[in-house]
Order: sequence, then structure tokens, then C-alpha cells
Amino acid sequence: MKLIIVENYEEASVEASKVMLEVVKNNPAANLGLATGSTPIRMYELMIEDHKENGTSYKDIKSFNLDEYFGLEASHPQSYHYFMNKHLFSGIDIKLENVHVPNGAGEIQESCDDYNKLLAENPIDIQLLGIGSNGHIGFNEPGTSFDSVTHMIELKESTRQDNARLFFDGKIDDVPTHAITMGISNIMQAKKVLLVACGENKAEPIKVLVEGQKTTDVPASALQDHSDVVVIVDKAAASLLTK
Ligand SMILES: N[C@@H]1[C@@H](O)[C@H](O)[C@@H](COP(=O)(O)O)O[C@@H]1O
Repeated sequence: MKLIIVENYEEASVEASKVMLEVVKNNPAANLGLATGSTPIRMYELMIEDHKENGTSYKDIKSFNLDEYFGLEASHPQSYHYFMNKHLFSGIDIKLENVHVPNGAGEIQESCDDYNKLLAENPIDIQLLGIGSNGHIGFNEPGTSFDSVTHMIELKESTRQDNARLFFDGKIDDVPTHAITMGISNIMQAKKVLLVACGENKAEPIKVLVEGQKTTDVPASALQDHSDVVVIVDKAAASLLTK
């Protein structure tokens, strides 16, 4: 695991965009595993700036998002599909037919099976991850099996609170109770993983990921077994690291 500790969110975003852009520049037909949440927003802005200034093209890139709220259509302003269009896809030249987000508004088993098939056919070159304050990756909440593939999950109260605060004007009742997420086994199959975490509320799960024992209580700790992981954290998220 390569750990990069930087001063703040802006520096973390700059470092993360360098890692993503290196993959895209080396392989203009790469398969990108993408993430939502507040953390990647600035990194996506930097990718758009690079596309406009340097002409990096995404015309042969395919994208595969980690997760989607269950019950929200892609057109819903709080859906992760909508988030991706707003924060990244509308600013680059990716083809919309090459964009993939789990279907949160379809029949559950069919949506999960379709996504697993898609991932099996399109190996991911780099998987971007944030981390939940309880250590979740994607929406794989504590207790999820490391063998899991794309599945439906019930969100923890703390996760719904975190996401209500950041995206739903604090209204927890508006946050869906379930989501469809890539499983931990899908994530582990990516050739490279880039995890970015900023802020004090990420310090506990980052400590377990970097220095702790692998445990399903902190799903991100599964990454200890991946051979190519880059973890970028700001000082606050690194504040409990001792080694
Ligand atoms: N499903 C997403 C995760 O993929 C993301 O990593 C997490 C952290 O979000 P933030 O970056 O806003 O802290 O939020 C959500 O739960």
C-alpha cells in the first residue's frame, strides 16, 4: 500500500487527479471505476480542467460507478447517476453509452446480475474510492462479506446521517434506506485502487485500513490484500496514524 499524506483537501484532490490522469493518459481506452460523495468533487473539477486545457480525451473510456441509491431514477437530483453527470460527465467528452451506474430503479436481482456481468466483461483499470466514517467502501457497510459481489444493502443509520448532512439538506427521511453497490470482491478485482479520505471523521477507519487488522467490521481493511493500492489522506484523516 502506498500512503500519501498531504496538508489539506485541495492537495489531496491534486494528487488524486494525477493518479487518475496517469491511467487515462497511458491507456486512452481504460475502464474507470468511479465514486461519488463529497470527496471526489474537486478531483473531478481538476479532471475537467485538464480535459479543457490539455485535451485529454475520454472518447474511448468506459466508466463504472460503485453504487446507486435504491428507488431513485437516474434523473433524480439526488441519484448518483445525476451526481456523475453534474460533476464529471458533462464536462468531459465521455460517450454516454460508455457510462455505467447500477440501476437503482429496476428489478433488484436483475440489476445486480447485469452489473456483475458487465464488470466481468470489463475489467476495471483503476477503482476510485472514498471511505465512509464507519469504514464502508462503495456502500459495503460493516459486516459485508469480503466475497460479496454487486448486491442490495440496507444503509446504516450513521451512513444516512452523513449523507443527509452533505446532500439532502440534513433531512434524513429523504435519504433512501437501501442501495445497490458493487461488492468487495468486485472492488478487489480492479487492477489498481485509489482511496482518498479527508477530515477528522475519517481518521478511525483510516487507522484500521493502514495499521489495523483486516476485519469485516471495517470493510475498507479488505484492501490490505490488494497488491496495488494508493491511499491519499489529508492531515486530519491521518491524525490517528502512529507508525
Ligand atoms: N456511497 C458513498 C461512498 O462511496 C463514499 O465513499 C462515502 C463517503 O462520502 P464523502 O466523500 O462525502 O465523505 O459516501 C457514500 O456513502
